[in-house]
Amino acid sequence: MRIERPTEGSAAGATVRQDTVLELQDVNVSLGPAAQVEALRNITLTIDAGERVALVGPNGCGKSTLLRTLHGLLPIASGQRRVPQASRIAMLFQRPHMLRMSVRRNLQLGLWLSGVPWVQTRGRAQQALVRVDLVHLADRNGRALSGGQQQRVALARAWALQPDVWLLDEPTASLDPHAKRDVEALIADFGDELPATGRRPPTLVLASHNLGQVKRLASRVIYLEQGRVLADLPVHDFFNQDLLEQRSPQASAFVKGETT
Ligand SMILES: Nc1ncnc2c1ncn2[C@@H]1O[C@H](COP(=O)(O)OP(=O)(O)OP(=O)(O)O)[C@@H](O)[C@H]1O
Repeated sequence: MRIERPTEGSAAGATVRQDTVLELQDVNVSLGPAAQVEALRNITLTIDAGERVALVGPNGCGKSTLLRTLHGLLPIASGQRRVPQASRIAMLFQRPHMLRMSVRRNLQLGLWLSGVPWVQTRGRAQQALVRVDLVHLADRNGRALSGGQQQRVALARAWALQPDVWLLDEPTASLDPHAKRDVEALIADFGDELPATGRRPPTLVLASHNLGQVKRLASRVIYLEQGRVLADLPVHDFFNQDLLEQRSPQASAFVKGETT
């Protein structure tokens, strides 16, 4: 639910959303050694607690850059990024990074690096392994697991920190259909699960090339092209061809191209 309240001292009618978790205001990001690639152009968006936002668009449109910008990992050339409330943000990549050590140690180290005292890490790692059903692989080398298993470990590593915001960069793109289903089911579950420490439902922001997955996981779809947002719609509107055609012919052409 979106709660709006007047901003103190603001112009009449101006509002801030009480449950906003991430906000970009007119953000530009340039990449490359001489900052010659304008990867994001004039992006303004607000993401509220509990939203499930999919980022879609052709290769190179800026999905990964937008996720990394939302996380605060990239310098912003101009504009503003705001995280109005203290939020724990977790990010998952297409290919998870596993250290050459046991799965359990991978999880313990992730927790410790995030500030959890070492003595607590073993118990928390065990809980996370139970949650993703990987207890039987706890002592295996993380690098020796299949891609799907590694992604489940990466999900467990993030889940152990109970994030408020999940940023997911094509988390199933390199997986076989079976592993894809498992990982997608976990993401859906985590999206429904209230963090143990939190009062707000978790927020998902997912970059995906898989429109079926977008329909299954997202409540809102943002379409990007050449670093610009060309459509930002509730998922039902985005997949309504007539409406999308009116709102954004480019997004409509993209969806038609992907589904034919
Ligand atoms: N390190 C970099 N240096 C220079 N340009 C970059 C760098 N990383 C990305 N880019 C460029 O920035 C633009 C946006 O890239 P980005 O990876 O965000 O797109 P994407 O939508 O995630 O692509 P894909 O769907 O292929 O994963 C592209 O033109 C890309 O070539």
